[in-house]
Amino acid sequence: MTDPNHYPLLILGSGEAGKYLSWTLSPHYSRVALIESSYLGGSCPNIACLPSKNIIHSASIIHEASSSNLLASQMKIDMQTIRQRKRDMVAGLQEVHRSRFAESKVEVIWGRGVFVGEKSIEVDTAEGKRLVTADKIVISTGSRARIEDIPGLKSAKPLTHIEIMELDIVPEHLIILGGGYISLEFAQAMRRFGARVSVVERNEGILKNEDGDVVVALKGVLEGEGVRFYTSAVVEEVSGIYGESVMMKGTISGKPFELEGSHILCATGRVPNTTGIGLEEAGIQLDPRGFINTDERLETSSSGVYAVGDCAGSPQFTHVAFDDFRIVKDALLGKSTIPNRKSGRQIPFTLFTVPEFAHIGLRQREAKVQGIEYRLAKLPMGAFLKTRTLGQTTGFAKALIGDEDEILGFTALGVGAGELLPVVQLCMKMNLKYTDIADLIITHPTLSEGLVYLFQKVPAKAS
Ligand SMILES: Cc1cc2nc3c(=O)[nH]c(=O)nc-3n(C[C@H](O)[C@H](O)[C@H](O)COP(=O)(O)OP(=O)(O)OC[C@H]3O[C@@H](n4cnc5c(N)ncnc54)[C@H](O)[C@@H]3O)c2cc1C
Ligand SMILES: NC(=O)c1ccc[n+]([C@@H]2O[C@H](COP(=O)([O-])OP(=O)(O)OC[C@H]3O[C@@H](n4cnc5c(N)ncnc54)[C@H](O)[C@@H]3O)[C@@H](O)[C@H]2O)c1
Repeated sequence: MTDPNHYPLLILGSGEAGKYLSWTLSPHYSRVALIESSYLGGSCPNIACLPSKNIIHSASIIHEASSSNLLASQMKIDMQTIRQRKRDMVAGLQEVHRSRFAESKVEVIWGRGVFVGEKSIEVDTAEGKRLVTADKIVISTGSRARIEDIPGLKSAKPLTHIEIMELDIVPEHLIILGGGYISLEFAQAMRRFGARVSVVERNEGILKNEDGDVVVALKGVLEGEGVRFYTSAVVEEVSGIYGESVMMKGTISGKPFELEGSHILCATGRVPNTTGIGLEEAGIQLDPRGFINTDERLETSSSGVYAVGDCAGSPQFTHVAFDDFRIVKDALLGKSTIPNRKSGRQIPFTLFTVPEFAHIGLRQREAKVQGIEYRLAKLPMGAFLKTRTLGQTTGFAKALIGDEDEILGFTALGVGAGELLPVVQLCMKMNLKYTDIADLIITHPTLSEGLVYLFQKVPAKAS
């Protein structure tokens, strides 16, 4: 008799890699179960990437219309309709996920799962506690917003990315703690809806890993739209409560500062969902920052238990979690010669401000630190002729070229910049030369066509 509480494969958390593993491996295992506490399909479709881009798009429509001089009178912003548009999209995505789970015959167990021993998890379901065991387990529990331990911050009830997307009003003055990805995307959108927006960042500048030319240009665009930046800031105390009045006190470059606003958004990074879920009991080791330790194939210190996505310390992007799925799928299908592994993979990303900022490979600042020689091609976005038709010529693209004419790195700050990455990525992955792109016939006028002009600008090798 089969034990109904034992599964050949069990997935904890339905994030990007977890859900794809369950759907894809279901035909290969006699039974697969997936435990999920709140968001079927994980953060991306419910509370992170896709809903935030939906809101950003609404903000862009408003910005385009109001800055085009095509409107006879001023628009009234209706945040309830903007939120409903986002909710409708999320509801549609949830339906897609429900159908996909039903079709795949994966058993979804609703409730929070906690390891109570090696390969055994207790789930707190609506019907009571249920103990399930498995031969193989994949942990895909993701991460959550970090709320800094600043006196008064927690009691001021700050917003995270979840609550800000549920607002039905435009905040009068939104103070954003942190100047990274989440901050900049929401700063611009909320400013475009009409909020006063102040970004408070502890580092000297925003986006600390990026090249100076990108940071200066992007900050300039956001400042031009009215976003205010307070960098080198140490926040010492917060008082008040959100929605009414909040006060932030601290120092900027050592001098006292005070900022009063109506709402605070915490965008100060993520903490992995790895505490309080019994990982120690299951022999699963964490690194000093709390992420699950894994080997190249994402297997944890407990044999047969894998970890994927944000909780495993993979770069925090949905597309990387998807690649984690590919790695673990191959491992679980017993493919012994696996080209896929977690180190040395391409990690492209796009920041969805307007203009977008997209990057892959080596940065100029990294090349300098590592003493890597390169030739630089750089072109203003206005030379990508399609941007002229859109009236969005802000930004630039640049490429770092190595000795063998290989592309070492590529950056674009401009309209649709994220869509330029794949052509360059493929060229890098296949070890092609930059001339392979420069010699392509690319449709005119598309944004990608600008890549031809960019790579034609690569300086000749020094003789
Ligand atoms: C506002 C925002 C915007 C973003 N935008 C982008 C973007 O544009 N592009 C991009 O690539 N990345 C973006 N990211 C990052 C991206 O969302 C994450 O890297 C990605 O969602 C991580 O996926 P995951 O599978 O690791 O975890 P998640 O998608 O968070 O999935 C984890 C799941 O596990 C469940 N869970 C957790 N603990 C338990 C438990 N004990 N028992 C049962 N279930 C549990 C959770 O409910 C959740 O459903 C954004 C993130 C945020 C916050
Ligand atoms: N477009 C995208 O792909 C996208 C969009 C949003 C989020 N994400 C992912 O989600 C991750 C998390 O985003 P995030 O913006 O929360 O983190 P982040 O790491 O991008 O930025 C956090 C910022 O907060 C600052 N900070 C931390 N503590 C502070 C304090 N006490 N006072 C002032 N500043 C402080 C940090 O210096 C940093 O600049 C990102 O790293 C990214 O991987 C991706």
